[in-house]
Amino acid sequence: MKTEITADWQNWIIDNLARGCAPQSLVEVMAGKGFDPIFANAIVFHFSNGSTQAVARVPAAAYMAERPRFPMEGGVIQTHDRAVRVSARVNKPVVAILDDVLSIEECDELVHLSKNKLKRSTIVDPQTGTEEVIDDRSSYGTFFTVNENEFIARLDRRIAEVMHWPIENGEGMQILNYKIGGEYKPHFDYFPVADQGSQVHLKNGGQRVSTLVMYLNDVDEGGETIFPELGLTIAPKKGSAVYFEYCNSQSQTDPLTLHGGNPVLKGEKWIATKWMRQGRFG
Ligand SMILES: O=C(O)CCC(=O)C(=O)O
Ligand SMILES: [Fe+2]
Repeated sequence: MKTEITADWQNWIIDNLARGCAPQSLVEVMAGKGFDPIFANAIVFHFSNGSTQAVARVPAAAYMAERPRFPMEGGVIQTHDRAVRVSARVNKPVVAILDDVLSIEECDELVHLSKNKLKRSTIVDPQTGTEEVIDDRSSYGTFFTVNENEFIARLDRRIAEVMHWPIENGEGMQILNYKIGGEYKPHFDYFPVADQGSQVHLKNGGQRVSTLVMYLNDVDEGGETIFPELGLTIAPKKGSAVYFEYCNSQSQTDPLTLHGGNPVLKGEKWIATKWMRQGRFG
């Protein structure tokens, strides 16, 4: 039984107490996660004890960058059916802007295939792990299962080659459509381990390790992808994409990959997102 606590767990306690959760309920969750109940009780009450002041969050262990999965030199990634061009890179965290990932026709086909099956997008509730509609993510979406048909299979294969990660580790490609005002507030794509709701997602394929956001149209105004910690802004360009990675071999996740989608000001925005997992997904 665990009698030591990581920074992530300390922050989980602090955040949940601040949210008004009963200390006893936190102790029960921790006991269920293998903590010694007496230890859990002591630590939770240590943070809750009469203090009305906000408790400072603890800095989590620094992310240890490892050798990137993505090639950090060369201007072209030759996939089985298409040459993808690398137009810009950031080293830490690894971010790459890519051109010609999809042809104009492929972008149009993805939009066409998705149009009739769009649903309001959801996010994972950090406590329960269930999918919830929230205002932070005002977009409409749908997805294709991996290798759903010949067209999708060809793209899935190409995307895996670009991301330098096995096709079996990918989640099904997700399509999002933002209308005017639609945005995705800054977030992490990985599942924070200290969130209750992450556990159910981590069971299938493990942590997310990397993301490819592909732009399916040119947005008239707004809709940029932003990385607030990096001061990086990427304007959508039809057929182009942004790649980034954020999980190392120790399952540490990199908070510098905080990112979001700016509100669409004019026109609409269509993207296809591929998330890769540590292991086989599905
Ligand atoms: O809309 C964007 O530019 C970002 C999308 C995104 O962050 C995601 O799909 O996870
Ligand atoms: Fe994201």
